[in-house]
Amino acid sequence: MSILSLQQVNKKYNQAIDFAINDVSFEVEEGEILALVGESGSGKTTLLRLIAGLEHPDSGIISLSGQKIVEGKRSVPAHERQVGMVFQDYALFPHLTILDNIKFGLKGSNQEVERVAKDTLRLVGLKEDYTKYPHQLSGGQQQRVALARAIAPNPKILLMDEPFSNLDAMLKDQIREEIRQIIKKTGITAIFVTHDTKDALSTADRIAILHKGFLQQIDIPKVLYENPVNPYVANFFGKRNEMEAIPTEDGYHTTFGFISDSEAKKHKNKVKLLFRPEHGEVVQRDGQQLSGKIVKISYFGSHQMVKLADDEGKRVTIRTNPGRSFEGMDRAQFFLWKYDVEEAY
Ligand SMILES: Nc1ncnc2c1ncn2[C@@H]1O[C@H](COP(=O)(O)OP(=O)(O)OP(=O)(O)O)[C@@H](O)[C@H]1O
Repeated sequence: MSILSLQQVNKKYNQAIDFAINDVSFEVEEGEILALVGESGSGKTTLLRLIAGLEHPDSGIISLSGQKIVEGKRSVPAHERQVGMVFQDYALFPHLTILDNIKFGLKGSNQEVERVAKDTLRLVGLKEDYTKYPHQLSGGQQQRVALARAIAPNPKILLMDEPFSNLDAMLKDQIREEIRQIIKKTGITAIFVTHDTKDALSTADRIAILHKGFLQQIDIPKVLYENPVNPYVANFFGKRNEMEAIPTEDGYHTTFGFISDSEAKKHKNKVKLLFRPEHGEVVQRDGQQLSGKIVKISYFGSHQMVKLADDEGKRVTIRTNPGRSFEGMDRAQFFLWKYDVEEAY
């Protein structure tokens, strides 16, 4: 069941020429984690603030749990929306203990407030730290306090602005997974903003990608990565190789060799073959249809990137396993098991 719905939402800031949000519509299912991604200025934060009630749209409808919280000029004030918010800098009260930070926004008897605050801190794995102050905690622990403070009042939806951007790269993978597990354990619906595709691909159930305030695509990570609806989405999730190709009856002639493909005859003019480094495979047998001069091999521990050039010096990069040796080799053969064909070239 959908818990949040946006219908044709538009937002233009005073004095701005362009709309920050253009006709954006989507729904979020109950219990889902949605990532909002896009380059700087694409409208991610604005969208989050519109849902939170910190900004008002020029037009459109926003519904939360079946209630219209925004429609035309009417809107439910932010503090009545039952939305939990985690800010990029965590915004913890420095002079309050961890427990008091959580208790701050809770209503009820003292006993009840104490119980809910302690339960929530236990849920995020901070039960020994009740009496500490924020500055006595690591960045990852402070983030868990911020998360606990946002979820303790049992909001309908949790909104997080760049939750992983202040974390040490070494800890990021672990903390991302911890946060995901906490959110899943509570069953709360969450939306987080990030500019890091790795955050989105690894943490979200679905990803919405914005460009100049327009929603480009919203889908599960695998579909966005493997079947992007346009070049903008495709390139946002990592570099794609481009190979010029001339279609024939039974395949494509490229400057790296011939690729058999019965679909090629559908195209009349020159095309571009687009593929990610992991959609190719370097092989050491002779007789492969594609080959290139080895220009560079970069070792990354978990994999290697092999840069190959054609006779004109045009390059493609293929990902290969870390154990493969290229010693004494001048050229390498490869094949592509997946590529997109782009016309009008
Ligand atoms: N308070 C404001 N007043 C005027 N224009 C604004 C305001 N806030 C944002 N904008 C503009 O609206 C557009 C969208 O900004 P927004 O901050 O939502 O993007 P973003 O994707 O979150 O960017 P970033 O990743 O840099 O935070 C930008 O063109 C920005 O300059």
